[in-house]
Amino acid sequence: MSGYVSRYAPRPGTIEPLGEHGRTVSAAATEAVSIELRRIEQSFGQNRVLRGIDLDVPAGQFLAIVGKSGCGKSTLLRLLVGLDRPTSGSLRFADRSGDTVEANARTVFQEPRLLPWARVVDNVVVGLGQDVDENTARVKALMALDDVQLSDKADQWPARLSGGQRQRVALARALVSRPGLLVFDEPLGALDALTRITMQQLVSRVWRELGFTAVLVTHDVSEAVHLADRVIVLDGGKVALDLAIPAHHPRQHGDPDLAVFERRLLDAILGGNCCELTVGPITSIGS
Ligand SMILES: Nc1ncnc2c1ncn2[C@@H]1O[C@H](COP(=O)(O)OP(=O)(O)OP(=O)(O)O)[C@@H](O)[C@H]1O
Repeated sequence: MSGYVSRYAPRPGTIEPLGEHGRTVSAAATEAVSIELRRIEQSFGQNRVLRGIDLDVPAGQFLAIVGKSGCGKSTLLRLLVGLDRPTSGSLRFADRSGDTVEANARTVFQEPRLLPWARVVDNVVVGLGQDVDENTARVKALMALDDVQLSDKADQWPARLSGGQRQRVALARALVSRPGLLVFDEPLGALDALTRITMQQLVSRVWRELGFTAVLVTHDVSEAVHLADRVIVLDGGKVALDLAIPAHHPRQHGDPDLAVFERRLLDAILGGNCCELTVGPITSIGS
């Protein structure tokens, strides 16, 4: 690894301002995917889980999906990454590379799902698929490990890592192919509170730097508000609330302005018959 220079060291000319909520995207940015869902229905037998979802996710947005257990968050996520097809309705993905969503989307799950018999760097190489020569694959994997500040563990075995470090390897494996869409399915749910905060900061930073479109499913409204540009609440198979979070990045835990959004989301999730509630995006804190 000698001679390997961190991409976080300032290099003139490689960072250009995006000018939105404090986000900057590096020259190594991904081809972010935009998503359009129209009248999406998903049923399992008699169980109508999604009931006419309309949703536009612009390229580069960080969208969080929250809602009660069983409201269909993971079902929607599986549709977004092409793992399932809807019962009816249409999904459209667009990026400049012209790749299919299956080729250009990666998922980070709650369990890191690492191969115990492969060293850390080789676990990251797995994220590249088959068509990359060995040297290039290793260089890319080391870059992805640098993204998650784990270059020094490249030759370590997964069993020797902490839970948070394993989840960082899983994130590096997802980032290594520079996906245009990165989907997080409760990725931090198994971590202790402090490691979780560190991981949130990391996820926020790689999203701001690499520019991919992100979709996060979480039970934690504080996490959603800390990371996302926009949070939707699912209830009764519909989008019960669609809330913009127009706060600057990076965001601080304990910020009272963010607490306003958290309260609004909790009201929508816990406040009874919220599938009938339709609230447009708000544009300023406290409105
Ligand atoms: N493959 C499947 N076959 C049958 N039913 C399914 C399938 N996948 C999901 N469901 C049902 O769809 C509903 C929504 O499940 P889903 O996992 O999307 O909810 P969720 O909001 O992600 O829940 P949680 O927060 O508990 O993870 C549940 O009633 C579940 O039993």
